[in-house]
Amino acid sequence: MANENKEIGDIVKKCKILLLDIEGTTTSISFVKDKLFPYAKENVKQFLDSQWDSDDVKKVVIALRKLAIEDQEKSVDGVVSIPCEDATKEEQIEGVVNNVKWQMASDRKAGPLKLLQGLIWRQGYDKGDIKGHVYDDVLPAMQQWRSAEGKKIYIYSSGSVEAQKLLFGQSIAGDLLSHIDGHFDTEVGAKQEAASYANIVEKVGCQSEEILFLTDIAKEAEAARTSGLNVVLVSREGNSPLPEEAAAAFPVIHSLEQLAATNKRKPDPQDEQPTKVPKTDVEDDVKTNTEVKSTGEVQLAKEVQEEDDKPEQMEVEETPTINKEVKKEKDEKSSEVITTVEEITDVEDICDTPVVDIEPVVTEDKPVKTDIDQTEKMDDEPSEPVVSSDTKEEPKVENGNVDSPPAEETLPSVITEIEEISEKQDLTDIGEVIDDIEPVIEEPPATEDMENLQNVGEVLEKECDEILSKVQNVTNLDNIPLKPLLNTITEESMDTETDSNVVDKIMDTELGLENKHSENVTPKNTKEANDEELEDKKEIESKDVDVESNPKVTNAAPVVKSVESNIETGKIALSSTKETENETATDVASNTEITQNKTMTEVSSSTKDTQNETVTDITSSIMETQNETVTDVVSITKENQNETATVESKTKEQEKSEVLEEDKDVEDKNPPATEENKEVKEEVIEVKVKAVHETNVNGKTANGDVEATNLNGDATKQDELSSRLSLEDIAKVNGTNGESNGTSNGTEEGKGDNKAEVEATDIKVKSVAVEEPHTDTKEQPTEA
Ligand SMILES: CSCCC(=O)C(=O)COP(=O)(O)O
Ligand SMILES: [Mg+2]
Repeated sequence: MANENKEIGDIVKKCKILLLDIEGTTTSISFVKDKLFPYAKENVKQFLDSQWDSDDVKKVVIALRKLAIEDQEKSVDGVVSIPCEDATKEEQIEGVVNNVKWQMASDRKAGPLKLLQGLIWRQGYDKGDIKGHVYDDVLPAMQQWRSAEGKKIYIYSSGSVEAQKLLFGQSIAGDLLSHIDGHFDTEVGAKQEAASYANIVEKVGCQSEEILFLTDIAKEAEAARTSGLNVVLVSREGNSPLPEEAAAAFPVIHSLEQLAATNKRKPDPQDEQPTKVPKTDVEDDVKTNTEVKSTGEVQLAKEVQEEDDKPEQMEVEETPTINKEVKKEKDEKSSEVITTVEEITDVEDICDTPVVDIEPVVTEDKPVKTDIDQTEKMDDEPSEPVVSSDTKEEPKVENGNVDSPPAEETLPSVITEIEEISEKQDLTDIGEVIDDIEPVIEEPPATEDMENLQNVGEVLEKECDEILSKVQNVTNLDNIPLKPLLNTITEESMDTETDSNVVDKIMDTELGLENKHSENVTPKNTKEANDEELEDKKEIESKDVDVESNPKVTNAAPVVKSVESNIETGKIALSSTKETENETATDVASNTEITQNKTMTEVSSSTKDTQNETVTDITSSIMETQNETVTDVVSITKENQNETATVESKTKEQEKSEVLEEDKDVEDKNPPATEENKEVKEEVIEVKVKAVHETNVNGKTANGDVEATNLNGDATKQDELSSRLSLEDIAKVNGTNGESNGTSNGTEEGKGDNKAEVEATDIKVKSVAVEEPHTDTKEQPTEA
């Protein structure tokens, strides 16, 4: 069997022309015997009666009469004569009908009989009473051979060319004439005569071995082989059994698919056209049956029709080779799909198959009909055109029982399903990942941080309290015996001055100088400033201040010494405070990663004690002005003390004389003090003027609001001075010198704090000194 198939394949491969028999090969024998022949017998008389005067009928009647005469001459058994032309029409028609029936009864293949049959069947086709039968494999084979393999297809049948064209032109598979290159009938000779095939070879214009003849009759096969043609016997269901000799001598097939499916090949350029286009009797018939078209027109019409009928997967013969390759590859894919589908034909298999494993199922909607069914259908449905299932219906792709687009369009759909499933799987994985992540993000870290912040705030608050207490000890005049000293001086002055207060005078002097210098904020050189200060000094001296009566004035130097000593103590305390502050800051920085501002804000908000903030700020300011502060405190303290002494020395001459006398007493008791007192007196005035000047300049420049605030309103001098000092403290909190100490949030609260004001008032000398510029002490020496 394998060798036979290989032999068939090799035969088909080398052949360029297919020569096809009809009855028993492309068409069932039953269709001919049970449909066509009976139709001819039943309609022959009616046809002759109606068409007696037609040329076709006249020619046929002449041919039949001639054949009958020959049969009589040959003494053929059972021969039926036909009356001559002199007989009546009815006599002649009766003779023709009886002769035809006699021939048909013996299944004669005589040409005149086949011509009349063809004329009669044409009526049946035209009326729709007949549909030509072809096996299902006919059209695909024709397509494959002709379009894919570039072969030519010819028909050689005992039936007339007209009958052939009727059958294929109006077949149950549609009009197949476009797939047929030509027709041969008994005009070229009897099918069982070798000469007939030689004629065909000549007519086709090719080599005999290039033709493959397919027939169901062994004698025809032998005749064709005799003429050198390749022959394959066709054994259809319903055919007469093949003789054993013939079956052994020739390859036998049961379907044309055996030739078409196993012999796909790329058309050879030499296959384009036969070397000679044969003009066959079929073409003559085509002219007759297609209303007189030239051979070229017929060929062109065939090509056009062929193009229209070509399935998409088929390539065109004239298509360039590269496109053919692509299409061929496409066809191979389709074949692969079909092959796969054939493996899954059981519905249960499909149902049991996972979705992702389901292959696209391609089925061809092929009608499965028996010859009897077809014959009956032709009888029952004579006029409805039958659409070829092979050409008009696309192969169906089925997924289970659902109709789907063709296989090539369905493949992506399957892939899409797989992708969707993959996406769902991905979502599941993502959900799992999320589940894994959620516990990680469930615990917000804010609570712990807030607790840490609170702890830090509490620690800072405690530390601030400690710093506060330390700073209070430092800045409190109760600890620095400056206030008692000043109070002592003031009280003693007030005791001696009934109409004037020494402190008020000092304030007046300071405010006066400040008012004056506030009008000129532009820094001046030292000489100019000194000149102006000297004028101020003169004005101060010109005032009628009765302080000389104060016996303590002459002892100002020892007092200053005492103040210096106490301030020195404060200096040490301040240094200690600075260290503490630095340590605190370090602790704060090390205990929390929160930014400094945030931390300080937390501390400030949690620490509602304004005093703490104020003192803290003051402490920071003290840190910034470390050396200058202490020095200036001493300087200004001395300054005020000495100014007091200076003012006191500028009393009435009478008092002055008394003072001089007292001075003498003092000199006698303590001569260096007198000398020192004189120097202090002069230097203190000078320094005081400078200090006040610089204070105003600095305050105006760095924080102009301070002076404006101080100079506005009707507050008493004491209040103004207190207010100024308080505001100066606040200014220090705000960073008078333009430096932020990080505690600005406590400024507003510090303004309204009486305790802070009282203390600021108490330390007014210190506060004033704090505002002293500390950038260049050389240019502004504080010699005191
Ligand atoms: C269309 S031809 C009808 C069948 C017919 O008349 C006939 O003789 C068939 O002979 P074949 O050579 O085709 O077997
Ligand atoms: Mg046959």
